[in-house]
Amino acid sequence: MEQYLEEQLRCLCRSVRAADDRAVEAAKHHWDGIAKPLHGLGRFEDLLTKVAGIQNTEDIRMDRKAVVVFCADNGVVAEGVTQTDSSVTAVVTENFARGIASVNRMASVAGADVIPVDIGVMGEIKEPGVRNCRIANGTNNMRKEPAMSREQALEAIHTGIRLASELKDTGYDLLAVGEMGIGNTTTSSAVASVLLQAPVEIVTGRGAGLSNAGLEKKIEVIKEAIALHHPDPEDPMAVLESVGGFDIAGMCGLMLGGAIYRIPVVLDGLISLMAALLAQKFCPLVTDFLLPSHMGKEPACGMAMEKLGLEASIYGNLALGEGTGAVMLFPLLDMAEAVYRENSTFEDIHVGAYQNFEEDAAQKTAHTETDSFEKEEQA
Ligand SMILES: O=C(O)c1ccc[n+]([C@@H]2O[C@H](COP(=O)([O-])O)[C@@H](O)[C@H]2O)c1
Ligand SMILES: Cc1cc2nc[nH]c2cc1C
Repeated sequence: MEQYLEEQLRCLCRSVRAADDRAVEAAKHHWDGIAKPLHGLGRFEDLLTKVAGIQNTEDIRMDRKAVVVFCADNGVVAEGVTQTDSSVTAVVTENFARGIASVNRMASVAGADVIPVDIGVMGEIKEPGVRNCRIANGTNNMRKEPAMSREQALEAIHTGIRLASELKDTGYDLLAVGEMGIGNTTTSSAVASVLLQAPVEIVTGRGAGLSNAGLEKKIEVIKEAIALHHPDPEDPMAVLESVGGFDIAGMCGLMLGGAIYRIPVVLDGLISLMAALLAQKFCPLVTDFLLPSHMGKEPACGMAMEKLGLEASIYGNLALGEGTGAVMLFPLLDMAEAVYRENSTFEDIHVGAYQNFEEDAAQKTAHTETDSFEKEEQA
């Protein structure tokens, strides 16, 4: 079974095709014809152009949106790395289905659906609105043993891939990823330390809230887990199995599914960035299908964003999870789309189009950087 799932994953990853260059060029051309300063909407123009490349058309569609919230528990919570205990995961998971969690409030403003998925919660879930895709009742304690088996990791990834396929077929144009899981900033910081090859102290933050002593304990536990398993940073399966979580694996799958079935996936905070780094190891083209939203408060977010070659548009010091930061991007995308679709063009208002001097600007920036580097060298 394990070998079959692994081979199937490899096959699916190989089927991914790059963004459509023709649609990208057509979208850029369309932006440049709109009556406004060239590239005046900055990164928001780039995001919509990226959507064109994913959807293979400059006639982009972002009407139906959903945030898929992967909920799971983490065995490492037994080590005292969090302020609340694991029972909170089940409570908040049920609240997603009841429509009363933070992400529900925000999604309702943005006109998006919330799809809660139990991919490995420990407690009982009674709400029928939660999708039951549970792999196990939480992971093992990574400080003592691998967080999950290889087969479980593969099952969780395939769950995410299948969800992307199903949601694309249902008619969604845009997906966001979210998560809920007490302890998942501990697993994510461990993944960050391994994949970014950075010291645990540098990549570890306070998660949902920790004292100085709590943070020290969290750092120690992560160090011990990494020392126990020594996962190869080039082997995403090994990293997931040893120090990952079912939520991270499911999110990684949804991102891979976005690339396979060509549906854009909006990233959220730390946990989603770790899933994206893993997805990039499985399939380097995946980043063409990911839309960054915000730069989270956790210290590893900036490093991960850089490694992914992505740039955030929202700098809000967010650390809520649930997909809230991703959902925050939705109305901004809608505003950019209104300009893209409905604004008058230079031709409509009988004004000559602006010439594009971006190459000049890029050259100038490069020169200035070289000049200041030379000055520094001389000093
Ligand atoms: O998305 C983030 O960057 C983020 C940063 C800090 C906390 N969280 C949320 O808080 C929970 C994890 O925090 P902790 O301290 O239990 O590891 C989890 O449910 C996440 O959704 C999320
Ligand atoms: C109440 C609560 C809601 C959350 N949402 C994401 N992480 C969370 C952690 C807590 C404790």
